Amino acid sequence: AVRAGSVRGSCPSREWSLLIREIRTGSAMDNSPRYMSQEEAQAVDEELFNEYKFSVDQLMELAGLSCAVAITKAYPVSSFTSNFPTVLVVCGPGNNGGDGLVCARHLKLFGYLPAIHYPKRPNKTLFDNLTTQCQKMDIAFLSEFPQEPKLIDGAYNLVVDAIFGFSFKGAVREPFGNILSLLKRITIPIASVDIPSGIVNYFPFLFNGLWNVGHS
Ligand SMILES: NC(=O)C1=CN([C@@H]2O[C@H](COP(=O)(O)OP(=O)(O)OC[C@H]3O[C@@H](n4cnc5c(N)ncnc54)[C@H](O)[C@@H]3O)[C@@H](O)[C@H]2O)[C@H](O)CC1
Repeated sequence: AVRAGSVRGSCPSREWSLLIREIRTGSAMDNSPRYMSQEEAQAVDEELFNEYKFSVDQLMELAGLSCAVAITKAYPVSSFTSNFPTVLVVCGPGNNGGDGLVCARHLKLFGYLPAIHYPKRPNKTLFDNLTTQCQKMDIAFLSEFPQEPKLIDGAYNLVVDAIFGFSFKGAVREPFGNILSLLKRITIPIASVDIPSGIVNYFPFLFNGLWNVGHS
């Protein structure tokens, strides 16, 4: 269930203990989706790292695999009208982008034909390794982002948006402003990793529509 009461202004630690209580009592365990605030997601992240001693690699692998599995359910290859199950995976500069790289790798294993656009790559071993793994699986990296929505609609069946997750803030900077503007105008579906890129926290899109802030 969505707790609209936690949108803004409430104490994060109180939000967090309410979330834990919901999980422990099972009240968050029905089949309906549950949306977290930015603070809740970051608190879960910190607890997984600090208390439960997960590494970022472990969590990223699980996140990317889960997204790929979700895509097989929501957008099975058999649902595509094209003969080639092409998917464009757009990866951002942080961990959300890393989830996208993992997702692309698993999509390839599940029979899709992913291509990746990864314009801002962090200088870190984790992301270098994830990139190498995709390259070794013959996943193409696009050096340029298609500059017409119809080019994306014509070449792909689905876009995976792994651009920004819960650390997005402020006005969107290039090259992502241009990319988000183009993605707003495509007609093929977009599957977003974690949250639709460009929203400031997890709640506005529930009420105001996707990408209501950050870019026009
Ligand atoms: N919680 C978990 O269990 C896990 C979550 N994962 C995923 O990681 C992201 C959060 O990762 P983080 O690196 O903290 O942030 P982002 O990916 O959202 O982006 C940070 C990146 O973006 C740049 N940036 C921020 N705002 C802007 C802007 N306005 N314009 C341009 N660029 C911007 C910033 O400089 C950074 O470079 C979470 O959502 C999950 O998807 C992990 O996989 C681990 C497990």
